[in-house]
Amino acid sequence: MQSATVTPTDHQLPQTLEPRNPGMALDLDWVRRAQANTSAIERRAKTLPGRRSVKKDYQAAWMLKAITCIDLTTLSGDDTEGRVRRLCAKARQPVSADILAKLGMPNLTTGAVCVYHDMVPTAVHALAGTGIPVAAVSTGFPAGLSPFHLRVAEIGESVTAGAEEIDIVITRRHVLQGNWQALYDEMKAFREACGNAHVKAILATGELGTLRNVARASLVCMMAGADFIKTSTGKESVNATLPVSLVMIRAIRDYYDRTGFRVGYKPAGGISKAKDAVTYLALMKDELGDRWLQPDLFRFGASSLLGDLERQLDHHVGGAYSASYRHALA
Ligand SMILES: O=C[C@H](O)COP(=O)(O)O
Repeated sequence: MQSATVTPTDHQLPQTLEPRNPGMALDLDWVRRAQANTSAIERRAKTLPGRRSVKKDYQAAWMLKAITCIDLTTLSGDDTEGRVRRLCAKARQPVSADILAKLGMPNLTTGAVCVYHDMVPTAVHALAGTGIPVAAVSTGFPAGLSPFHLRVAEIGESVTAGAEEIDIVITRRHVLQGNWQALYDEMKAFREACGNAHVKAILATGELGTLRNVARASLVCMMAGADFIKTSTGKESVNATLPVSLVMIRAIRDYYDRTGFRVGYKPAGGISKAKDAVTYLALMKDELGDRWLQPDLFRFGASSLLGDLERQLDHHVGGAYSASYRHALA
């Protein structure tokens, strides 16, 4: 595999490189035409892990690239201000100065820090002046079943508290019942409530039943103005998978071909190994091209991936694996 195009300037956060997806009218014909050939998708997904061998010289570049694309996440009922501050310190300096010096690299940061609404002020304060955005999970995360007006209000409160990115959860029922108009209206209202904050639509794909539903829900959310589509909350029993990713990435490609607007992709939940991160990056590069390897169009939603990436980088520069506890996050 070739090197990902990693240069020090890539580590800046190009949050505004791309014109925002304005959305479009709901095109039900297009939605109903969207299919997913499950056996072909699963066959292709099986060829991905392991097939790609990244040359040793490029391994560090791919891992650093992955780090710049992480939404460093803590979404636990027992989150505290202290834990969020430690997470933010890690987002500011995700890799030790020693490892970076050995790689001849300047400091880099993660793509964002992702927290519950309640922790937004703490994260905003801890990241002040860094340019690292705070992402808030709003809209009654993770089930998204609180009263609609409260979900919309929660978005407004997160934005007022300083969140620049909002991860909303869709109503799975709309998808399972094929009520595309309801999904479109909901997503459009969420997008409007976000104002200038970017909105990531969490589909909770593990609860959508079929890959065809995933393809259709992806399209509807993009038509309603989603800036990103995201697989999972991390709380479903099945979270990010390669088959689901293929379907969503291809929906993003179709949407781009038709409208000219690039929508971002965020696989989330259960991605904790460096080698899996590289597989996802390779998939983006293969299916969408290098432009989608930048943090304004690609993120990992992950709470523990950074630890393994740092450990692998440590091994890359030092030749030996360090204990996992040395790279614990919070
Ligand atoms: O959106 C991010 C996910 O909740 C993180 O899931 P994870 O804890 O399995 O990495």
